[in-house]
Amino acid sequence: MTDKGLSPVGDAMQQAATLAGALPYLRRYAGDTIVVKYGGHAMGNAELAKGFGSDIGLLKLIGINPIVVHGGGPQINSMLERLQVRSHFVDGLRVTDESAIDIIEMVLCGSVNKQVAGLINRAGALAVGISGKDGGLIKARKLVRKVKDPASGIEQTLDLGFVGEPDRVDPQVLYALSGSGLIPVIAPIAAGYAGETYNVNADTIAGAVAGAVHATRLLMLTDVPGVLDADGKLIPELTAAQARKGIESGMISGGMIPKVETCLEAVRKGAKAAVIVDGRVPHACLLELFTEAGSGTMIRRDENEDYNPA
Ligand SMILES: Nc1ncnc2c1ncn2[C@@H]1O[C@H](COP(=O)(O)OP(=O)(O)O)[C@@H](O)[C@H]1O
Ligand SMILES: CC(=O)N[C@@H](CCC(=O)OP(=O)(O)O)C(=O)O
Repeated sequence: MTDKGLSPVGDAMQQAATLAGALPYLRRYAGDTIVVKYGGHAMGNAELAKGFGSDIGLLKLIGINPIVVHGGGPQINSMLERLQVRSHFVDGLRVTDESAIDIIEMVLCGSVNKQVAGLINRAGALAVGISGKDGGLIKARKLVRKVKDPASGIEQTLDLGFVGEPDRVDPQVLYALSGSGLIPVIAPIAAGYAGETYNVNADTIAGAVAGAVHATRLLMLTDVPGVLDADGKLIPELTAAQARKGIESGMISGGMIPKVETCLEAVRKGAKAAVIVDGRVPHACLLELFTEAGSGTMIRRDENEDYNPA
């Protein structure tokens, strides 16, 4: 008996049935590009991380072009704490001063980028770690965040320091890597036009990349089942209008704001759909792509929404 209570033959039959069931989906995605955002929280568990690496390797093996964008918020937090540099967040974005930006680049492009590429390489695929600075991939500009004072209703502009947003994405380097059998793994750091370095939210980079390559899917792996409503229940599908309302009402807050905003932007720019998925579920990417039971919250373009390809 196996740990699922099946005999070895029953177990093998179940595996064969699973493979056969995936066939229509394999056909559907063959040759497509899938962008996967791998959040810093989702990296915490070694077993899940190993499964993530092999899932990404498997996608490449079956003829899909995965592009990975990773985060690293918790890893940055612990390095900043060790070095006694304080930081805080506004609407899910880390206010980044001059003393923090070098440390953040070191953590994201150094240890985290190599760790994520390593997970995929260990699974037998070939991943290449880069950042938005490499191969002219992303040019960023300083992010201007406007917030409304709840008491007075007056809008203020907040200075978040070296926090950027993608201004131009040139996907040539991604096509070159993907076309050579390699899997790009992107750290969320980009250069500005004057050569300055920007810390960009990884969700935002993932959305910009997914839009630029017209990805079939943007999968955002995180540490919750998807977007939850005010009663904590999963919302399986969200239109652009509902998402905006959720942010305005405060139902969607903190780190979920850039995630949802990113999904909206990605589908507006050219991605076919974006899904926020629970990265704590083993093989979350495969479940989402290859089964009817796809989980999480899907965000599609509204029929009457502007379609504005990059
Ligand atoms: N409506 C909501 N549904 C689900 N999560 C939400 C919602 N509003 C805020 N959140 C928060 O957003 C977090 C996910 O964002 P974040 O911590 O930035 O994840 P990641 O590191 O994966 O990018 C959740 O852990 C949760 O605390
Ligand atoms: C501007 C900004 O907030 N940048 C993020 C970049 C890393 C990130 O986005 O990591 P997660 O996906 O794990 O949250 C930060 O400094 O934490």
